[in-house]
Amino acid sequence: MSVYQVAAKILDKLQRKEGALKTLVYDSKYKNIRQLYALLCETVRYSAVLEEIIQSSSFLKGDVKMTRNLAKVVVYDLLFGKGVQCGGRLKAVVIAHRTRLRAELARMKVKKNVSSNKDLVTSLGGPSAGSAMPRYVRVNTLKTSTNEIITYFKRQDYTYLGKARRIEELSELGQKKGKKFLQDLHVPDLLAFPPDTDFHKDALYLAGHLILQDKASCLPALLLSPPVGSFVIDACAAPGNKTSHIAAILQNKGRVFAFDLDTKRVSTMSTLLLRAGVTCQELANQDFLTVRLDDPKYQKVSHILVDPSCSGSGMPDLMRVHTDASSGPEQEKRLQALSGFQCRAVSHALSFPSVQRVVYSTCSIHQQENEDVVMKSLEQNPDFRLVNALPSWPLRGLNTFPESSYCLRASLSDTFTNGFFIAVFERKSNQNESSTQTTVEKNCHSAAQTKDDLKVSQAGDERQNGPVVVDSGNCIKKKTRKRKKKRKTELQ
Ligand SMILES: C[S@@+](CC[C@H](N)C(=O)[O-])C[C@H]1O[C@@H](n2cnc3c(N)ncnc32)[C@H](O)[C@@H]1O
Repeated sequence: MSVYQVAAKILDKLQRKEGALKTLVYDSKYKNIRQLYALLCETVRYSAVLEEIIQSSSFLKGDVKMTRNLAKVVVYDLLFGKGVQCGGRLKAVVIAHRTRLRAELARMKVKKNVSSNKDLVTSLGGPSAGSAMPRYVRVNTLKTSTNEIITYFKRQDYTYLGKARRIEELSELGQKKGKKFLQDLHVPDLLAFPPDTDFHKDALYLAGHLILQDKASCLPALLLSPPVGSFVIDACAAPGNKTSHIAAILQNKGRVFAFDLDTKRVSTMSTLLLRAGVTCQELANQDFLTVRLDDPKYQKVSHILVDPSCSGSGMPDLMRVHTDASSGPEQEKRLQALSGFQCRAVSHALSFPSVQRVVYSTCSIHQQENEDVVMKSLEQNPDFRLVNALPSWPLRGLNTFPESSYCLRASLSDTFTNGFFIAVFERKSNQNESSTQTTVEKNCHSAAQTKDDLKVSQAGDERQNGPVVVDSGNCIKKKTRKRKKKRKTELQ
């Protein structure tokens, strides 16, 4: 099968919401997943432009027999990519229509008064340079330090712009020419690079020193903030990005019990955690809802992360492909089913005997999976209250119940991240609350005062030396086979 046929099938599945783009790419078993992934990302980015060109050129009318998604990927490569990369009938058909398709593209640019392809995407509501998401890189503090990594990139001719002071600086990275990067203002060990920066072949990424993780997805572990040495459950853990973040916060001391229902994903998680140098984990291919509350193993668990399966509607690939498919009774039924499971998972987490703090997160934009789940969980678990999660964060939960603003939301346009939602629950009778805060603050200070930090501040970058920020007790800075495994890890 050609790359176009495989890509078209993946777009079909994406529209039917059968999985996230990356997962579908891995599962395709296509020999060159990198090429396939790049083609799909770009086709999705140009989706609106391609739709309009295919429509106005009447490409799919007459004798051309192919699905709309096959047309999209092949027309993408003809007009914006490397040229059609296959032979046979598919190529012959596209070449026969080449002149008309190119003419439609030129006409569209005149109509929209733009000269570049990039501006054309923006004019049709695609991601603009201003709102493009930076490439976020989390420094794996189990293997290195942020300052070692800053030095590493400076040696590779990147210009270090210091620590961002305003959230908008992150999106402005895409507008600046050259190799530049910033330290994030909310997540201590997170760096932000221009959107198209590719680290998949970087030696430190391959060695597990760098984790390619969206900023919003770094917040749950940070807001959970388990003290070093504590016992933690990651309820729906695979592929394990948040598990490795939790292990880094624990400094590999204590225990992380990581559960996941999906066998393949547990095996990927095992590989990734090994690469990240995590040693405090105990993985289980098990339904979290069946984990016994009276099992002696979990009696000391004080912190739980619940990051369950969700609609994934906050992920840009899904947002751009699902223009029509995201409403109607089918969608509502699916959201209710997800929401039911999410409520059960949160309530189960809140029932562990020693649990003090539970963080609930989704990459969904739907109220049913977010605020509604939190409201029901609070009603069903009166011993818990919400913590005001990162009060300085600009985007809050929808105003649907009294403390909904204690939840946080994230989006591409407001926070320059994927769409995300987080709520932090805390036990009301938490006698240890102040000691938890102390531990968190202590962690922050020690993180801010490593030898490397001192070296960097002495180097004179004053933007590096912001104050220690403690938000409601949550420190937000200073605070099968080899080949298969390789394929899995390549796109993480
Ligand atoms: C959003 S993903 C988790 C991502 C992960 N936390 C990370 O950061 O890498 C949701 C995961 O929940 C798992 N899952 C779904 N139902 C589950 C259940 N009942 N028990 C445990 N895991 C479950 C899915 O297999 C999937 O891997």
